[in-house]
Amino acid sequence: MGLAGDDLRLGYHGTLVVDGASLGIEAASVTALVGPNGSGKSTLLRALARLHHPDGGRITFPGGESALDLSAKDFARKVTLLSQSRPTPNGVSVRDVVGYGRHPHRGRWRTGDPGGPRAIDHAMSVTGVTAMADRAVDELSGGELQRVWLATCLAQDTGVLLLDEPTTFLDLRYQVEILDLMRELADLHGVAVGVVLHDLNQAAAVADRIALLDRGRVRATGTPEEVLESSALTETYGIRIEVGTDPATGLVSTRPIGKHLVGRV
Ligand SMILES: Nc1ncnc2c1ncn2[C@@H]1O[C@H](COP(=O)(O)OP(=O)(O)OP(=O)(O)O)[C@@H](O)[C@H]1O
Repeated sequence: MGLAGDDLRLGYHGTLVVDGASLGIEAASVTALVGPNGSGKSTLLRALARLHHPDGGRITFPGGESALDLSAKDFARKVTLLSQSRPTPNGVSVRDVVGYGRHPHRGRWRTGDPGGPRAIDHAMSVTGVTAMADRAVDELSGGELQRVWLATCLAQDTGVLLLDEPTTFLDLRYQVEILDLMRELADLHGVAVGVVLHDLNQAAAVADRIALLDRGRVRATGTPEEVLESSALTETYGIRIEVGTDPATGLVSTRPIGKHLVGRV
């Protein structure tokens, strides 16, 4: 399983904000989308999740089947998106919200999903929300809620998992655990993970491939070493960004140089 957008043109009210973007989210692999605010990352991810209708281009599964031709339920069995904001339901328990993820697997009368309870328990366990299963979601902190929504996506058990800034609101432990989880899903379960990240060092650490967006276009795609290059990043973000190698991990590492650092580095 995987998903590819080809030559996508995406806009709002007749104004294009993504123009001719192509991006592949491959099976058993983590693809990170990075780029400045407003460069079109969320719009592109939402289009891949069929939440934003393209003005042009194609979205296909491997083999060429168009994602836009599937029924909503069939699509939801294959692709899920953890979006940046979702309305928080009032008075609904964590377990029930995670259960929403099973909707494409259920029959018309919420029946016929023998794997449901196990998938829900597993999703709650790996996101660390089991202890709050009976609490109402509107009582949770931002980070706890983020993990509940992630569990909902995991319970959906799709081959393509799209995540829009999943580490926002999370403390250091859960940021790292979500990165670990992405790698585990790709490496052990063959999931195609597409993730928007602002932290370039997190992207370098977790991703097999990175796509750098710049004003609605994919400026570069490739391995972290290929894409995280000082002059391209400096031009794209409009601030000096130095690139080196982390001596401890051997991973590519980036450092934006603000005025407060001039003279110190
Ligand atoms: N609902 C909307 N109506 C009109 N324009 C929008 C809407 N949502 C986004 N845009 C515009 O589309 C462009 C791309 O926005 P998008 O949210 O995809 O960028 P992004 O790269 O995800 O940004 P960020 O890093 O700030 O989340 C921006 O110029 C934004 O102002």
